[in-house]
Amino acid sequence: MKENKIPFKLKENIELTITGLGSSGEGVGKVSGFTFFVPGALPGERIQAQVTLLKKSYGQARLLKLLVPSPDRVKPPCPVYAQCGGCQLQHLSYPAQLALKRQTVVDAMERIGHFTKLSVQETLGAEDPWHYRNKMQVPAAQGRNHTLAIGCYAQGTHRVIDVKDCLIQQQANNRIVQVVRSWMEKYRIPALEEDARRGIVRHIMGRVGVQTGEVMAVLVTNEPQVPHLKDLTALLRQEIPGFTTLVQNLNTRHTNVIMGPKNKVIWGPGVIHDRLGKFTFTISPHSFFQVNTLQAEKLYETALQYAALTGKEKVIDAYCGTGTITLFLAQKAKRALGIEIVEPAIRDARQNARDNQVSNVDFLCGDAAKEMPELVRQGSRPDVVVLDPPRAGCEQRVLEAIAKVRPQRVVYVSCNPASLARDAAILRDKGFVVRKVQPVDMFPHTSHVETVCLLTLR
Ligand SMILES: C[S@@+](CC[C@H](N)C(=O)[O-])C[C@H]1O[C@@H](n2cnc3c(N)ncnc32)[C@H](O)[C@@H]1O
Repeated sequence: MKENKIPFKLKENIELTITGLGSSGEGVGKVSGFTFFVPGALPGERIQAQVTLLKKSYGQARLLKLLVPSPDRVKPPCPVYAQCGGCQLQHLSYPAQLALKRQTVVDAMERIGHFTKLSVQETLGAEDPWHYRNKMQVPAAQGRNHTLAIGCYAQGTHRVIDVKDCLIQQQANNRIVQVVRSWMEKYRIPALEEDARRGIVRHIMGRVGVQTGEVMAVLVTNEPQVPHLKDLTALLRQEIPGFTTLVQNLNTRHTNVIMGPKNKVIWGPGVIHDRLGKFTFTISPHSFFQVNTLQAEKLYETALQYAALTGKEKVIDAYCGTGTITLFLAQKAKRALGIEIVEPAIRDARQNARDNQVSNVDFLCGDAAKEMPELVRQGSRPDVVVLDPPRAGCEQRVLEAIAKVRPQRVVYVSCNPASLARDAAILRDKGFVVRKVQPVDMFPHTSHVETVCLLTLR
């Protein structure tokens, strides 16, 4: 048998040039044809690294020394950047992040979809790439020496480290953590001791209506009885402009799922509102809502523009979530149908349509892979299909159904360039042409990129 020998040893020092970034923002480069992933290294850099992991076809290495640093390298402003792992690109300047995200899309379309000479637009970036997240969920833990830590898990562990000011959270969310922390210290309210399953506060959650200024705090607790909640309400109201509501969520299970099923409203209406375009959405502790309100508007506006609706079209919005894109489409379509597999999301979608007095929409709860072929079988002939699937992309049956009905336009909204490239290539083989590709930066300082792609019939 031929031996497949890896020409490196663990702990060996290597020297390499980084040529790209991996899906988690780590630098990628080759030594003698063998691929290494190096966290913290940037494209264009010449580095020294130590081998930490060896697999058959790739390895991992720890950055030891920058021999030639990238001109786009910056000092990450967050003091816990290296431990937290929530951001992956803070060490790259924002303009370079945008260029890199565009290149990620270009590379995937070329490598996986075999698209050449595609014109991919510049990434639509955020005006302010900091303090954008409208939703926060942070763990609280009581350490062995009874010190309180609230912030994030140290990468790859269940140890909570303190984060005083998260640079990508809305400031109101950071203020919630500060207020809850001082309340816990003042009244000696214990956080969870994970091993002993003792304590009260497990997680602190914050949600902000970016366009309305409304703020919600949710205390996820391990016990139903929590003392001094009146004082906490008073403190939150005093310290946080726009503070709207405090909710307690009970989660007594030994699980990684953050919230339990039950909410108890401590003060206020138990919900907040935010706006996308001209629509207002009600957000409860459990509701799904895009975490970057301002960039979500850009994403949806791009999808709407690509749909090029005139008022006569029938539109299907597959994978519609709580129906936000469906409502955007309904503004300019004759009728829009949203399809979504999660029942509570469909309930929210129907409520969102009622609240916004949109009557030309319908919602169907089901698996797009079953519902799309069934709709085709029943004679449905949409003029435009919008797809916004999870990271894995569309099931083959969805793409086949689209090929059968031959809509004039397919607008594909994707959070994963690799599955977009694969699915766009399948649609190309079924007679569609990729016309436009627009990356949108929904999550600055992370390695994620969202893309809107327009395909039309050949
Ligand atoms: C990327 S999200 C898009 C949500 C929505 N378009 C938005 O912008 O808020 C993908 C959605 O697809 C839903 N989903 C996942 N698999 C599905 C399936 N097989 N059929 C229908 N919906 C599905 C998920 O529950 C989720 O709401």
